[in-house]
Amino acid sequence: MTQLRKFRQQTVPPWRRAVLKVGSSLLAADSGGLSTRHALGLAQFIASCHASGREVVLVSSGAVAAGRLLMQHLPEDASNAARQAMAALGQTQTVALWQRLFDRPLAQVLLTHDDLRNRRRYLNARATLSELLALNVMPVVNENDTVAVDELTLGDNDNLAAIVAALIDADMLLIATDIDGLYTADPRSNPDAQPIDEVHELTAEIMGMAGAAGSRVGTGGMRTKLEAAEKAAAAGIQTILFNGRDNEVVNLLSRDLLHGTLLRTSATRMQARKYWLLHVPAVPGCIHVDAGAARALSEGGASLLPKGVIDAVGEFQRGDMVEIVGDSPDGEPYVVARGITQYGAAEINQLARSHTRDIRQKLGYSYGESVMHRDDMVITTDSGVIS
Ligand SMILES: Nc1ncnc2c1ncn2[C@@H]1O[C@H](COP(=O)(O)OP(=O)(O)O)[C@@H](O)[C@H]1O
Ligand SMILES: N[C@@H](CCC(=O)OP(=O)(O)O)C(=O)O
Repeated sequence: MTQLRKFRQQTVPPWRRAVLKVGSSLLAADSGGLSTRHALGLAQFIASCHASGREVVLVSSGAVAAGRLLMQHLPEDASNAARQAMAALGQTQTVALWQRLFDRPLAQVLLTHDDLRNRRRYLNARATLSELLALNVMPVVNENDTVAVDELTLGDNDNLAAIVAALIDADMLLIATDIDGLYTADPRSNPDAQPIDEVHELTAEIMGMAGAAGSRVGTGGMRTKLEAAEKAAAAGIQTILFNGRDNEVVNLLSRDLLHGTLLRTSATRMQARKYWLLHVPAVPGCIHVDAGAARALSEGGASLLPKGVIDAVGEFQRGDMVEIVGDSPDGEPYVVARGITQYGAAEINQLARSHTRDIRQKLGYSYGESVMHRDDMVITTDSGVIS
């Protein structure tokens, strides 16, 4: 490839929790097999973020590429099952490679897009990931390639990374790849391609600049990276595309200096989440609460605890969008708030009026101490949303 035009240096907007997506092109050479060559710098970057109090969840590809080396006899046009077998084989290598580069424990998390479309599993994955972060363990996420095959390709970790970023309430999506950032066209086939330092809106024109993967091991190319940035932006998360093969770029990123593409978002994470909570349709049924709970939610910024619940009406499930209803002083029901419930209607009726500490004993399990967490809720008033 001819010498490409450089990206200018810019300052990274502040962030506190990020997903770092590392593509196969950084972990494996075209011939397959894993190498720590580029992973080392990225691991040092994560360690320096961690040392400055910022959290990073890693979404790492590389399983198929690693497996391919171990099963060299497999042809390029191997069947899906053979590629899935390669991924299963290679996944252990990928996690082992990362573990060698960290002095704190890592946890392997395998997810599918289907898992994250299912409300209950979405909540379960979120609870597990936040528990891992609280335990100071770094999750290493990959698609569960054993079960996820979309048409003829294995999964797409760029989009998965964006969904994980929204799931864990991240405020930054960092995509490390084998090219300096977004260009006006794929520079591998267009020597005149110009670097794009900053994107304010992912217009059709920008989306049209993205081409397919440039290497044999990469899968989605720039297209899936821009799709991921679009998903992240809708959730109020900014995205950075940078070259994970360039040690200097990675070092500078540790100092919040970027040579790459910054894709901004106009909404904050909280605004995007509240907007979503306000507009997703609620299922029929509601959680009926007493006056004390209604006050604690609307005035005190509290989560809804079982103690303040009178009963659940309808047949909703954990993960459904439901309304919380109180009784006005003249006995008229009114909607206090709406949000994602941690427990289904039948469970809430078992827990109504109970103390939080009795949840496990009453149900035999616990999804957490609140029936609805504050972050999953919007308070409604006559004039609209207030928090
Ligand atoms: N407009 C573009 N700007 C930059 N790179 C592009 C563009 N269109 C396509 N690409 C290709 O996308 C590749 C990165 O994607 P991919 O190979 O899937 O990597 P990864 O394994 O990191 O996901 C680049 O090497 C480049 O050839
Ligand atoms: N889950 C697959 C990778 C899927 C993928 O999106 O790859 P890449 O385009 O290199 O990020 C694997 O680990 O090989």
